[in-house]
Amino acid sequence: MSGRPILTAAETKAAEEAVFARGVSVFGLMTKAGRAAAEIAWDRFGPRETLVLCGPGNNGGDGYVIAARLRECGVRVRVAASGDPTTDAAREARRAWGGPVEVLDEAAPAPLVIDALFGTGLSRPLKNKIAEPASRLLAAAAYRVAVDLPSGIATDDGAVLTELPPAHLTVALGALKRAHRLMPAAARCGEVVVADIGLGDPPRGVIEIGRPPIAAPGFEANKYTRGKVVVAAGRMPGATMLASLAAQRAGAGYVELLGAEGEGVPHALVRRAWDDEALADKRIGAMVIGPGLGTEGEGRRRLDLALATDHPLVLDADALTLLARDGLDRLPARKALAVLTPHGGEYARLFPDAGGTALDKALVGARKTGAVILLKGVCTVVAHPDGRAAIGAPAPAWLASAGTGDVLAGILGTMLAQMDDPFEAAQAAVWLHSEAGRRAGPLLIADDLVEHLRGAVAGCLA
Ligand SMILES: NC(=O)C1=CN([C@@H]2O[C@H](COP(=O)(O)OP(=O)(O)OC[C@H]3O[C@@H](n4cnc5c(N)ncnc54)[C@H](OP(=O)(O)O)[C@@H]3O)[C@@H](O)[C@H]2O)[C@@H](O)CC1
Ligand SMILES: [K+]
Repeated sequence: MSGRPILTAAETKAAEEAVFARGVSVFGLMTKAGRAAAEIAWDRFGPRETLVLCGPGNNGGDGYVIAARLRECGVRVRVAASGDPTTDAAREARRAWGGPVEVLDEAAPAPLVIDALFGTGLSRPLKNKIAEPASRLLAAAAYRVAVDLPSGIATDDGAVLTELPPAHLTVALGALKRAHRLMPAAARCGEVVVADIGLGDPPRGVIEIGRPPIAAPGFEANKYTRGKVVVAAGRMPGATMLASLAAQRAGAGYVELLGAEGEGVPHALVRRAWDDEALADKRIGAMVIGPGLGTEGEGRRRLDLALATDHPLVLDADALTLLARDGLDRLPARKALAVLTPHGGEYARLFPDAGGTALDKALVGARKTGAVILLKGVCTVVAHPDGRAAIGAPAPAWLASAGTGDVLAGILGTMLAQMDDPFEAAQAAVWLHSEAGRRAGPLLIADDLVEHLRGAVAGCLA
């Protein structure tokens, strides 16, 4: 699985330096970036009257290139600048534009506004003399396109230093930056499209969660080779049922709901009364424990039994509450890695001292526990104790409803049972869950996700 890299400002600069070392000039790269951004904006919004807001640095330089390219395309385009360019490349871009440049706070609005005020070089909040006219012009636009990043946003931690009207489209130049995938900035970017400017092969320390390659079963497959997943039942049958159904529809060959009595639909789900011995089955590929488990007596005992096995574990919901209460020290000693799937509140109870971005938090949690952390959020983060991390694109907001976490836990159980690397398995689960949500659409409930998993998985078959 290889998602797109998500860079810091310093990593971006290093990647650009590597391009310059090959003989490309700053203005050459800026020209490529600006033209690519103009063409993406043109494709999306067509020949609308356009106002380009240009800042003093190379982001502003991109803006002049964009204006010139849109003019070539026959668009009625104006430029307004916060001041004179301060870099050689931006000065060259302004000369190449050659048209009038309005003063920012005197500029009239336009239906399409392109924000090329500040990109990765923003170092502090904007002063009012820039923020006020920028805000007025952006708010009056029907469509807002941000060049590289919406201005006012800190590249590396996704902080909003100055709040401006959010972009509808952000053209990320060369590669995604952290702010495109970290909240609160991610919610200000709108759709994010990466323009290829030939950045080469930037570092892949943090990647975006991409579509997982999933293989159809081979001729030799049997139900166990496709993964046996055990879901621990507890006090809330609905939650464990959702996790079990999701594990089935994600492709596990055998799903056992351990601790559930009786018969029911689907008949393919194996229900079995709780039996401690059942956990000794070597064919178990993964165990899901926590959804609907309960946080007292028997729930705690079942968690203790699960932690004492060598099975890959999904630890979710009530299991996380119990771990927060009883301590995390048993996790690093386990032979197989576990995956913990906290949402923000559960994370805070597990790691009350941790701060920073969701990425920082997931990495700290993974290091402290020796487990993979899947930190749920708008952009879910997956981190491995060895320092690898991946961030999901924003998931459909309709997923914010009861039971969707249980479905994720079930999908993850199957991915863990089928894949060798729990880091890859966690990413696959996040992607499939989000894709099922996208397919289910508005007003989804958790049960709908189960129905849409087949389509989501089918879309990943090689
Ligand atoms: N590097 C390359 O070759 C390529 C880069 N590309 C593009 O360049 C962008 C990065 O360019 P950049 O480094 O020039 O930074 P940028 O975002 O334009 O801002 C820096 C300027 O803003 C100023 N400034 C900062 N904060 C401020 C504030 N609050 N209020 C007022 N001023 C403030 C700061 O001044 P100073 O902090 O020194 O006072 C400086 O003058 C990148 O996002 C991409 O779009 C592409 O063209 C491809 C080639
Ligand atoms: K910008």
